[in-house]
Amino acid sequence: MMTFPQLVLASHNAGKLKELQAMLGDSVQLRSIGEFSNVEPEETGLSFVENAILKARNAARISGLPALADDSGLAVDFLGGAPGIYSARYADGKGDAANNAKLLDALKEVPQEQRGAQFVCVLALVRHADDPLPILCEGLWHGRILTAASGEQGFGYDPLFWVPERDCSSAELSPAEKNQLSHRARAMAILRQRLALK
Ligand SMILES: O=c1nc[nH]c2c1ncn2[C@H]1C[C@H](O)[C@@H](COP(=O)(O)OP(=O)(O)OP(=O)(O)O)O1
Ligand SMILES: [Mg+2]
Repeated sequence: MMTFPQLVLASHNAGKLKELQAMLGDSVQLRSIGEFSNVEPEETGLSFVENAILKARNAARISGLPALADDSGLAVDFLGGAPGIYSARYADGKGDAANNAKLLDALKEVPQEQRGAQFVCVLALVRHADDPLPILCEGLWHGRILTAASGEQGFGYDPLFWVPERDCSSAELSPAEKNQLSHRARAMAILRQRLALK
């Protein structure tokens, strides 16, 4: 069994830190990479996997700690899987509100049945910066893109993501509920098994 009393989370996204720490519980203390550096690495990969590994290695190098990275995004069927790995940069770095507005606009007049989408999450854990065998876990969450934002919880595209299991947006779920259903929760469930965390 592998134990990591401390892991650095290779993310500058406070929403991810909160969710991942809640899922991990007390057994692992997640420290934000923000404690060590404010410089965000350029996400030059062409896949969630490549970007997750790149972020994990960078954080391990900077912190000297084992590192966990989360690369995630929203793949919209009608847009051929866009914004995908470019989800955070969809509206050219103008932030969540601009990303959501751009997505609503791109799907204007698109009927319900063509508004399918998946949240994708890849978690990568490296024991050290040059780890030749990163642990990789992925999770998907299927839903639909709403025609207007709804809800205040969560972050990112949550107000636009309709959750079939609950018939509401993911921003209307309680944090505990989102953490049981989400793409991130599914990836984390696999990681916990791989680490033999109970
Ligand atoms: O549960 C989620 N609920 C709503 N939106 C979400 C979720 N999970 C990912 N997303 C969106 C946010 C961002 O637009 C992109 C992730 O981009 P991504 O590069 O992985 O993260 P980020 O730049 O926010 O932080 P960092 O790279 O420092 O981890 O997908
Ligand atoms: Mg990012």
